[in-house]
Amino acid sequence: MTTYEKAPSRRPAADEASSGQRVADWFDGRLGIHSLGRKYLRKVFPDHWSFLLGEICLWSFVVLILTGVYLTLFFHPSMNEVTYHGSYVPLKGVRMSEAYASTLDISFDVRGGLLIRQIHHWAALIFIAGMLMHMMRHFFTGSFRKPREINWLFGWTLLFLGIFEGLFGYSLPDDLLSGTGMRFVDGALLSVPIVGTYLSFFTFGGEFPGDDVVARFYSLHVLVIPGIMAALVVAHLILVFYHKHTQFPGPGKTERNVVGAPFMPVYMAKAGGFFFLVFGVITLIAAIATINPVWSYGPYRADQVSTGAQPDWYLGFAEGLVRIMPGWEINVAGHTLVMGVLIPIVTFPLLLIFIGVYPFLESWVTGDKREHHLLDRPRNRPIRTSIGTAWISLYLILFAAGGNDIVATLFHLSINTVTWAARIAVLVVPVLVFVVTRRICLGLQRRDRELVLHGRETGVIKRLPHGEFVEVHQPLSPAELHTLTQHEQPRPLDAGPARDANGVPSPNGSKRRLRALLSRGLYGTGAQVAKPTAEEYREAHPDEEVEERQEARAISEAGPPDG
Ligand code: HEM
Ligand code: HEM
Repeated sequence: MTTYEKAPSRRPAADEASSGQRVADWFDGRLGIHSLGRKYLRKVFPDHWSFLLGEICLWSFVVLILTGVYLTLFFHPSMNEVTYHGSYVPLKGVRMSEAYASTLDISFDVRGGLLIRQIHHWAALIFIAGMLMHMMRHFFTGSFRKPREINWLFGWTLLFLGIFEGLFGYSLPDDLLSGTGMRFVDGALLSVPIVGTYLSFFTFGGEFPGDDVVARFYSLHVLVIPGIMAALVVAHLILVFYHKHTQFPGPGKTERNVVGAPFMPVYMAKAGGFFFLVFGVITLIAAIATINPVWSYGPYRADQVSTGAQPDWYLGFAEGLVRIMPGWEINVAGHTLVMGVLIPIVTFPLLLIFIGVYPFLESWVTGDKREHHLLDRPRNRPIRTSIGTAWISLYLILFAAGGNDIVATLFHLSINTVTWAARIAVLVVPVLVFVVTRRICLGLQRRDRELVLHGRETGVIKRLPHGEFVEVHQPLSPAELHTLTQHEQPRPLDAGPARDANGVPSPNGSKRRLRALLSRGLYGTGAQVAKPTAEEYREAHPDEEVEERQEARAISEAGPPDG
């Protein structure tokens, strides 16, 4: 027979423990929460305002789920035709789909329904704006470098799915805006060579618009996509924990430590408070600003010409691509290829894919395989920063082009003028933005160099004994000096010899040459301003050296200070 000896316990006996402790013990014995909590709840999180962008994404996602679940209680995802008898008088007696009628009911007859609909829609807009800003903040500071590439891809997939989740969402009410959006989807599918018609029939269950699409988009919208997104958010956050958070450079911060406050209680309290702030602000906006007034557009009729219906902002750039594209068509073996739509719908994902794969492109070009936990200051990586701003400018121009009719009406211009201006701007503005950003970054680097070498200008003018006027410069503190000079300045990669000692061409020669060329673009001459060396600093501060020596002598004579 096996006997077990009870290990002496420092905890109070079961009957002495409080009921809360007994519950905690019960769970700990089954889930090991105590040890998990001990390990992770004290994890240190650095403090910076930009880390809140990730939380805006997180909390607006939670708001979307909460409000979305409420909407499912009243929304009927059906395209069966019914006659409206609700309380919105102008549409009484109008035949419409059940989906549209139930959206009207949510808006006018369900208690709190309109507010929840508005919160859901505003949260969607803010969620995707938050993701875009969060992504660009990580882009500009290079936090996507090893070991966070996979987390970047998780995040990117969230953005990609979020855009489609929004599209499916505003397709559900089956009003004129929904129908116009779905017509767009149908046109995009039809333009795909060879299989386009099949894709359209498959999606809509027959000829557009059919009777099935709302129910299909509904399953995707409330089940499939949120399910995948929720799993990705969890994986994303687990990886943030696992990798530890990156931090901005500064005194005491290294690639090996994290300086900040512990997750519990400081960060947890902040994050909890921030949830209510995000929820509160979204609710306030939803309570005062109308969004998607489905009743004013009316139900969708496939034969109806669209009114000024616009897609939600995050799809504006896809719309813009289609609107500025000339209506080219070519005929191949008796089949018409609608290039006017095909090119934009290929460009749309490519624009997103470019930013998604950028970390891998950069790591290939730089050949940098090291881990990075300290963030870059955007000015110190001028080319990356310029690529980011050029990408944003392209996105914004396409967004404006997506509303070319509105811009034309607003400014009393011809729509052709606006379209042509957008066509030219799409090619010219990103290049200009790239060049200007690069110059600004280099200018800021030069300013940092000046600051380190000569200190801050004080505006105090001094007259020297021999009559010369000089401005007094205030030297930077050691902490500031560290922050401005801690960054690495990598050298461009070398392509290596084109042939080996025996005259045999080196393998992958053209690939290596391309890499060396891009690497020179990133880090070569003109791509960064050399940061001051220690010698330059000493040369610029001869007095400091004398002072330091005097101080050292004083210390050695007087002995080290106490403590
Ligand atoms: C990332 C997440 C989500 C986004 C971006 C999103 C976006 C949207 C948008 C823009 C609409 C149109 C709202 C309107 O009528 O003006 C919508 C409708 C709807 N959403 Fe979501 N949603 C998300 C998640 C969810 C979830 C998780 C659910 C349910 C569990 C849900 C349920 C619904 C329902 C039932 C409607 C139709 C009702 C209506 O339009 O009033 N959504 N969604
Ligand atoms: C539902 C959407 C998302 C949520 C809820 C979310 C949430 C978060 C949170 C809370 C953090 C830690 C705090 C911070 O650095 O801001 C974080 C970090 C991160 N996120 Fe996201 N994020 C989302 C989307 C994205 C997107 C679209 C990208 C980029 C394509 C991205 C890339 C990253 C990266 C690389 C980190 C790690 C940075 C580090 O450790 O410094 N995330 N995310």
